[in-house]
Parts: sequence; C-alpha cells; structure tokens
Amino acid sequence: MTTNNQRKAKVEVRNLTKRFDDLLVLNDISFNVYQGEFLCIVGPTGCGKTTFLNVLCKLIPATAGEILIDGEPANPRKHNLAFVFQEPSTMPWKTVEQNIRFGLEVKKLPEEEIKKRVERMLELVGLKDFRHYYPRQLSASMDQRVVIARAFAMNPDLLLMDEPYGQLDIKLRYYLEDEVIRIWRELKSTVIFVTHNIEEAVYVAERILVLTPKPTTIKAEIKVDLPRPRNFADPEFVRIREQVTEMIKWW
Ligand SMILES: Nc1ncnc2c1ncn2[C@@H]1O[C@H](COP(=O)(O)OP(=O)(O)OP(=O)(O)O)[C@@H](O)[C@H]1O
Repeated sequence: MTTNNQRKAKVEVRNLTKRFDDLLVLNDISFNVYQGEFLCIVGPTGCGKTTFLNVLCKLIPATAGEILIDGEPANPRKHNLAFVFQEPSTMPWKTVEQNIRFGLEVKKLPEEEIKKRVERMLELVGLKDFRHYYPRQLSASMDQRVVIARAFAMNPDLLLMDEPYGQLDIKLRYYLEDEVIRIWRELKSTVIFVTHNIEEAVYVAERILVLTPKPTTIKAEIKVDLPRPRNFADPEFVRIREQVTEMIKWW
C-alpha cells in the first residue's frame, strides 16, 4: 500500500487562520490532502468546517495562511472544484441528464466529451433509464445520485462533500456511502468529506482529521487502513470508531 509520504500532495493547507472580527475560528491549521485520497474531517459543531470549505472556494477570504492546489493558490476559476452539500441541489426544471450536463456545458467542453462523460456517469449511478425524468419524479436516493453524478462528471481536482447525507435515513445513507466509494475508486478522485458522524467517517475515509472546538486546531490524524467494503462489526473498525469517539468525548 502507498503511504501518504509517497503520494503527491493535491491540496496543501498552510498556516490557515480565519477570524470573524474577534472570533478566532481556524487557528493556524496546516495539513495536506493527497492525490486520490478520501479524507474525512470531523469536528464539533461550530468549529469551522464549513468556514474552511468557504475559504477553499474563495467565497470568503482567509485571515492568514494559504491553500494551494497542485502547488498554486486555490482558485475556483482555474481549479476544478465540485460540491455535494446536505441540501437537495438538483435543478428541478432540468431532467436527470440535463442536470449532469450542466456543469460540463458551463465549462464549455466539446459536445462529444460531454456526451461521453454523461453516459459514463448515468451508467455508474444506475440512472440510464431515468435520464429524461425530472427531480420531482425521483426518490430521495435517486436525487442524491444525480448530485453525485453531476459532481464526479466534472472530473474535479477536488470534490468537497459537506454533510452530504445528514438528512437521509440510515439505509439510504449506507447505500450512498457505498456508491460514492465505488465511484471514487473507479475515477481516482480526491475527496474531502465533512461529517459529524464518526461511524460514517470510519466507513468511508482513508484518513480522518479530528478537529478541536474553537479556536480550532487539528487534534489528531487517524489512518483507516481497512479493506472495503468495510464491516461495522470488524474489531479494528470498532477500535478506530471508539478511538475517535474517545478523542471527542470532551466536546
Ligand atoms: N460570516 C460569518 N460571520 C461571523 N461569524 C461566522 C460567519 N460564518 C461563520 N461564523 C462563525 O464561525 C464559526 C464556525 O462556523 P462554521 O459554520 O464554519 O462551523 P461548522 O464546523 O461548519 O459547524 P456545523 O458543524 O454546525 O456545520 C461559528 O461560530 C459561526 O458562528
């Protein structure tokens, strides 16, 4: 297995600090995300997970420090960033196929390339037969699969997922976690996945960053080197879950 020391850094977060007036949120945080890695970030409510993603996308400025993608300052105009959020985000006036095409059209990719990618994603998420359906005609899980397909279709430099399954029931959640892992492995994307759910983090992550309460620093980095699909009852799975839980008990 390749260790992170041998992997290329895709994202470098260097001495990142974010304040809102007197409120110090991110306190001199540094870490790397490696090419093709599935990194989870867990931390208490209000520690700045969404703030970090907003700084990364340049929606808000950093107070100090920087974020590099492939060695250059992160720039959504230049780098290909894709998002999956908790809120439903399909466009209701577009069909499944049009939803997946949308970002590719905005990027002005050649029509041939768009067709190829849309077909591949429809195949990967199992929605070929539903390509002409509108979101209101889909179940919640199908709707989220469209969002996942749309995000991965961009061939993103980085896929950002912010509590993507927070609202879904547990069965759907397991199903979509498997779906994302399958597509991530197939496409070798780099993913940052933010979640409150420790079990979910141990299920999907290659590495988990555990954040402290504000002013936020990194409390620990936990490697999860378990075969997939992961078994919730595996003693090593349980040990890691308990280790992370123990770490955040004082939240
Ligand atoms: N625009 C803003 N102006 C002032 N304070 C803000 C702003 N945005 C976020 N904050 C504060 O920064 C802190 C971090 O918020 P953020 O939403 O990033 O946390 P989070 O870890 O994503 O929380 P949650 O787990 O609840 O989603 C909070 O205390 C929040 O009140």
